[in-house]
Amino acid sequence: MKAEHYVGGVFRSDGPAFPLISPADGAEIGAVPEAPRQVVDDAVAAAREALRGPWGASGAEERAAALRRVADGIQARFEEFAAAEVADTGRPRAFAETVDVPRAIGNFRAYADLLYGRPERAYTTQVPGWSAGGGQALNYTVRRPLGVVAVVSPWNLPLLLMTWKVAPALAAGNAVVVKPSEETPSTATLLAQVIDQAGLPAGAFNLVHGHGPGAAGEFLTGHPGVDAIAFTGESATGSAIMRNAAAHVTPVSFELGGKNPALVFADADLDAAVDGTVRSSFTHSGQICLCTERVYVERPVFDEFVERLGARARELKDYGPMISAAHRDKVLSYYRLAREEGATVVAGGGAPSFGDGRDGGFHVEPTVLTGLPETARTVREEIFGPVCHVAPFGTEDEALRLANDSPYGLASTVWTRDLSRAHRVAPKVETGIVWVNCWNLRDLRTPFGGVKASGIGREGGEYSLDFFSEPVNVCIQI
Ligand SMILES: NC(=O)c1ccc[n+]([C@@H]2O[C@H](COP(=O)([O-])OP(=O)(O)OC[C@H]3O[C@@H](n4cnc5c(N)ncnc54)[C@H](O)[C@@H]3O)[C@@H](O)[C@H]2O)c1
Ligand SMILES: N/C(=C\C=C\C=O)C(=O)O
Repeated sequence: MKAEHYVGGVFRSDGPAFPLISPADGAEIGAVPEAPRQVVDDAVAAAREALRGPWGASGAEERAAALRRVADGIQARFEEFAAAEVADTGRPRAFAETVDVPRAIGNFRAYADLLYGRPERAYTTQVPGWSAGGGQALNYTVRRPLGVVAVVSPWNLPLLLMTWKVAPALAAGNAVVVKPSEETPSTATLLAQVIDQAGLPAGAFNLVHGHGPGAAGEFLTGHPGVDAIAFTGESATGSAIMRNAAAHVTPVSFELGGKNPALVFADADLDAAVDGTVRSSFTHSGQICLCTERVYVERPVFDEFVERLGARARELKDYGPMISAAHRDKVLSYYRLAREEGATVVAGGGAPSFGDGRDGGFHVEPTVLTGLPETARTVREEIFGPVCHVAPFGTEDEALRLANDSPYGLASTVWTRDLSRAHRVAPKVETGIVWVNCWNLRDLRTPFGGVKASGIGREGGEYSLDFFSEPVNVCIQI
């Protein structure tokens, strides 16, 4: 797969190439151009030019039709997108076919639908003027696109998360410059091809490849011509981007890291809670920001839960690799740290030996830990791998205190059959999303995002359109 930049409607490969490595077996599978600053400057300029041309003059209906053409284009090349995502990430094919590509199509369709019939203006009724001058006025509010939006996306759900920002940004009438992760450039390049084929005006969508610090990511997020930044990635990177963008007071929408808790009450359907926690801890080998890394179980069912979760972790066979050797080494360092901090390893705790080509890849074992204090680094720091720590609790209040004692606050799960408890506990969990007796069940119109170090702002439905546009009040003296 040859990754290319896409700037002002032109595919180009400026910049030194760096190798693209397969996480599945460590083989070199492609080359990626490292965009020099000039390419980023050209992309921002092309986006600005698009806003001065037909894209900036487009209406909601026209943009909705354009988004639908993009969705149709991805659908038409479904297998290519799935294969490219599998190649870049090593994930099981089924995940790409049931999550990544369908959600990318869904992201574009969701925002096209949201635009349909959406009032271009919101009106207030005639009110007596409250200003000192008094008088009658008609007020109405219009929404204006922010302008040039920088989208910087991560490697864990490359296509899903990039399109989760691109679709609403374009829907709101912005022009975008995307910088995908250096680890996963392929589906971004395919998306540029689809958008090119869909006939969006040159410069509406631009793509630059490269690294972050001191490279394309930093050039883009510190660019004076960028009007807003939509970023998904590590909390530390969010801080760096915020510092970089501060000089221009650039508004940001941040989807950052997490250390997501699960609360399993004794009255829960334990089969469902075990199944749900296997999914929430080990899907995509724990490389989803919503994954559970802390599990708190009410004491009467703690031993049974730990035993059953450990057994299920040991049974997992066709799990995918970490995205890179560096990330594999990071996760294994936390497995060593857990032992040093006194953990009991119920399952996993190392790297598997398959006896085949996968041994050249970056796999780690699905791991279940217990016995650590809440102060342990293993319990406080995001690992972003197939690992969770399980601890007991006595009362509901203790469960909430444990769940909320974290610098993060992205997502959580609560397992209980008690309806009153579900409605009492869920709003008190300090995360942006609380799933009750389920995990990662998504309605794209709901507010998605984290609190504390897990993010700034919400995306999803109107929340995204609100971030990607400015409300303007027009007040007409009557
Ligand atoms: N909250 C969410 O919705 C969500 C979703 C997915 C991943 N994540 C988080 O993302 C992390 C994993 O993804 P990752 O390793 O790609 O994150 P990362 O922060 O290392 O990189 C994300 C993107 O930012 C770029 N980047 C890195 N440093 C930069 C800088 N200084 N300036 C500008 N750009 C820079 C990278 O090139 C990449 O494109 C985990 O912490 C995970 O929790 C959060
Ligand atoms: N933003 C979303 C998922 C994020 C997953 C994090 O890895 C989504 O489902 O819309």
